[in-house]
Amino acid sequence: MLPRLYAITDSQRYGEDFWESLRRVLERGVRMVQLREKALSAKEYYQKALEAREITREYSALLLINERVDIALAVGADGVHLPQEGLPPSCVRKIKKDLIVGFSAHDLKSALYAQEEGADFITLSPIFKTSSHPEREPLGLEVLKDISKRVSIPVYALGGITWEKIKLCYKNGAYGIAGVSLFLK
Ligand SMILES: Cc1ncc(COP(=O)(O)OP(=O)(O)O)c(N)n1
Ligand SMILES: Cc1nc(C(=O)O)sc1CCOP(=O)(O)O
Ligand SMILES: [Mg+2]
Repeated sequence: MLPRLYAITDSQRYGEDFWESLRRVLERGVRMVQLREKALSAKEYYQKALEAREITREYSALLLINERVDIALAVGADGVHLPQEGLPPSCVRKIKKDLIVGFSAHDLKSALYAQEEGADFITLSPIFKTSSHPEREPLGLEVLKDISKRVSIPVYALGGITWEKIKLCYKNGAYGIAGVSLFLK
């Protein structure tokens, strides 16, 4: 069964003490982490993934790597998290069947696509306004409720989620909660 809390890393938000920030997140009980580093070179991303694998293993936490299936395999990650325009989940299945495959969905069409392609779960975002993607209009709780009813795989609410809003997300069909800043506060 997948953990209900899903922390996504972000070097900008984690600051200089990236590893201390990640440890704090894990100390708070998060047991599923997505390493998501869009700005790094493949070499830097691989190095960071190796370290993230060591630390998450200390806490028996699941580690998913954003987009880079090759790096996920090379470091022994538990899974990969695919951007909406990334590789199809079915392609990852061909590479390694037992990887956990998450998918970033932003509407009903991409949520159904992810499910049909064999993703294990989706993040649906942005539910609320978020400074990490200020250009994106929030979907809102009604869309979360509708899409959660129309897909059978777990839906993690993501985007602008605060501790005060978590209960609302669960009430509107979320299986779990994903975020960056939520777990840093
Ligand atoms: C710089 C950049 N590239 C791609 C994306 C894709 O966004 P999304 O589909 O939400 O996938 P995630 O990378 O967020 O998992 C992006 N947000 N930024
Ligand atoms: C990684 C990511 N993707 C988003 C999207 O809408 O595609 S929002 C997001 C991070 C959201 O950060 P916070 O929990 O701090 O709002
Ligand atoms: Mg995203």
